[in-house]
Amino acid sequence: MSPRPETPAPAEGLGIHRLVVGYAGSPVCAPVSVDVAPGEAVCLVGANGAGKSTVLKAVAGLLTPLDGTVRWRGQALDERTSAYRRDVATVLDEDAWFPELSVAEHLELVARGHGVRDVVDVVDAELERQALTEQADQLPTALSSGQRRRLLLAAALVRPRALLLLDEPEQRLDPTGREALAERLAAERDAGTALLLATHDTVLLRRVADRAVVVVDAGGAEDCPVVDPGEAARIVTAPVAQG
Ligand SMILES: Nc1ncnc2c1ncn2[C@@H]1O[C@H](COP(=O)(O)OP(=O)(O)OP(=O)(O)O)[C@@H](O)[C@H]1O
Repeated sequence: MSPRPETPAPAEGLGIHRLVVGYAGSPVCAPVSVDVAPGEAVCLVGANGAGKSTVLKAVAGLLTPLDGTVRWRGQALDERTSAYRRDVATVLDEDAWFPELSVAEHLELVARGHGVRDVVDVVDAELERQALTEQADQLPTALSSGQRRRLLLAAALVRPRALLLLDEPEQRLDPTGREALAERLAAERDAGTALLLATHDTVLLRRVADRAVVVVDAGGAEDCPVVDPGEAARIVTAPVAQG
């Protein structure tokens, strides 16, 4: 099959074209092609180990792709690193804290570093939205795993952003926390942010996603399929075939 012609990436959003990701030169999944415009949310779904986090790392600029292109506002990843860092906020699988800084101080540091005005008000409002007000003066190491997860999300949301990359943001959240997360991300999308998130959560798929990429094996030349949110929800709830 001949390769698809490269379609122009949307000038205003994220354009992923035949992105191949992997380690030591070996792809972990089929190529990914999808666009995410401002005000759109695209989910990455697929089995454990399918390659969702690896795709997100490459889109975040933390891993060099094996092939394909990632464009943001029309520019390829390596051409616009500092502008991209300014625009993109991530919640990936990382959990690193300054041992002496409280929850609120972490958020203030992030907000100040990104030139936010009214830092204290912005941080207070975000702490309240994340139900972390009572933990404001605690050290992150004293938080529960779900609270730490909400702190990571808060750190992405107290700074300006045009693109949010999230790796299973529902992890370690209880049902109330997941509902609140879905509402928050839907509002974020409606405010014009482009969202790309890996998830196993049907609530996020149904409430937030415009489309989903099903991350599948690198077996064939075909791109990973792009499906509607209902189909993606069926895929994540389908029983895993036993070999
Ligand atoms: N740093 C690494 N070096 C080599 N292989 C890796 C590395 N990180 C992940 N892998 C492998 O790449 C494949 C894809 O992993 P990845 O974490 O992207 O999957 P995932 O779809 O996010 O899974 P999950 O749903 O469990 O989070 C797996 O086989 C994994 O073992």
